[in-house]
Amino acid sequence: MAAMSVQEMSINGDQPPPEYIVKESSFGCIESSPPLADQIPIIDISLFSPSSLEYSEQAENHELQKLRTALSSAGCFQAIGHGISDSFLDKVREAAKQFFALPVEEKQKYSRALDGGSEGYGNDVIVSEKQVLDWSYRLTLRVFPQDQRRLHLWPQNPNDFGEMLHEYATKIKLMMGVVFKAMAKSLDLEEDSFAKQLFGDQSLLQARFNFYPPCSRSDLVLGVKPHTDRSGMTVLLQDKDVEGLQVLIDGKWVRVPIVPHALVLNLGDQMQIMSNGIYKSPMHRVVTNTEKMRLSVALFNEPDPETEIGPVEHLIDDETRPRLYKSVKNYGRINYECYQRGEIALETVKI
Ligand SMILES: O=C(O)CCC(=O)C(=O)O
Ligand SMILES: [Fe+2]
Repeated sequence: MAAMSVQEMSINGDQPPPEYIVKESSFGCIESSPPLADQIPIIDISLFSPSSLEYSEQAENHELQKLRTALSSAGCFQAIGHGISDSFLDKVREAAKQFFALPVEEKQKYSRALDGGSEGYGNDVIVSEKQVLDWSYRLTLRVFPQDQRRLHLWPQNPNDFGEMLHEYATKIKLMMGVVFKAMAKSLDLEEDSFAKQLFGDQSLLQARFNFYPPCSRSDLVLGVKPHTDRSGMTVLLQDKDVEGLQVLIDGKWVRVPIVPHALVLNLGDQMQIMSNGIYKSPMHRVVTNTEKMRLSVALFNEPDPETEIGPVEHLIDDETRPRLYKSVKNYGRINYECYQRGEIALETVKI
């Protein structure tokens, strides 16, 4: 008989099988309720656009300062003033919820296994026997460049899923453009210093819908194990009611609160490389809930695999801040290969 799915085990309230049980880790044990983060500020990104009503240079500088502090410590913040309406964000959550609620056979039509690539529906790719599995399901889809969409993996049900995803990703891309410029400004760089490599015409935008069924033993499993994102920048739409995301700050796990109207923005490894380590790609994980399911939608920006990225010249100083990272192409692949070998990708591109 085939192994039971997370969903079936979740419904039965079974004890999680051994392959899901998190052993002791160098990042500490699972506490469902560590303190709420007070290092993750709320930043009004409308203040980075001179066309906005509340814009003033003083307000912008104040917000840039907050941005710099947040990204050089926590590596993430809660973005408000992004201009995306609550009703639209609810629509995104609702479409994701409807998809994950479909019968298994229906979801299997979009299965990653059918396609052989990294896109589609499924749970962990099993690469080793020692691997601990995540208590979750995902649907991964590339949205940009538009001509790289694998439309046969895009859900037909709910029938406006594709339209929703296109619209949502278009809005998030605009937001990312604003933040890339602001990040450069916050470090006294030319506006396009990061965007040139990370956000060019051929840059990628990948969507990942995460679904975490409840687990009767949320003290033993993780929805997503500790990781850093391989992206340049990630924008995360959290569940409206159920917390779960935790970030490692100064060696301690803290809970990322649900802030109404906000999108969580965190940096990925490729921004840590380009900023020569000044800005951080935070280690994060997701815990499960004993009673409630949780949903999230992450959009990842990445350069196209042919674009070389490396620390921005102005952020290197032989005396005070020597170059920390090599220049690399296709960090996505490096990251995947390291994951298979159980290595930390960022460590392998250090000088
Ligand atoms: O579900 C979340 O809150 C975070 C998910 C995540 O870290 C990821 O998809 O990379
Ligand atoms: Fe992540």
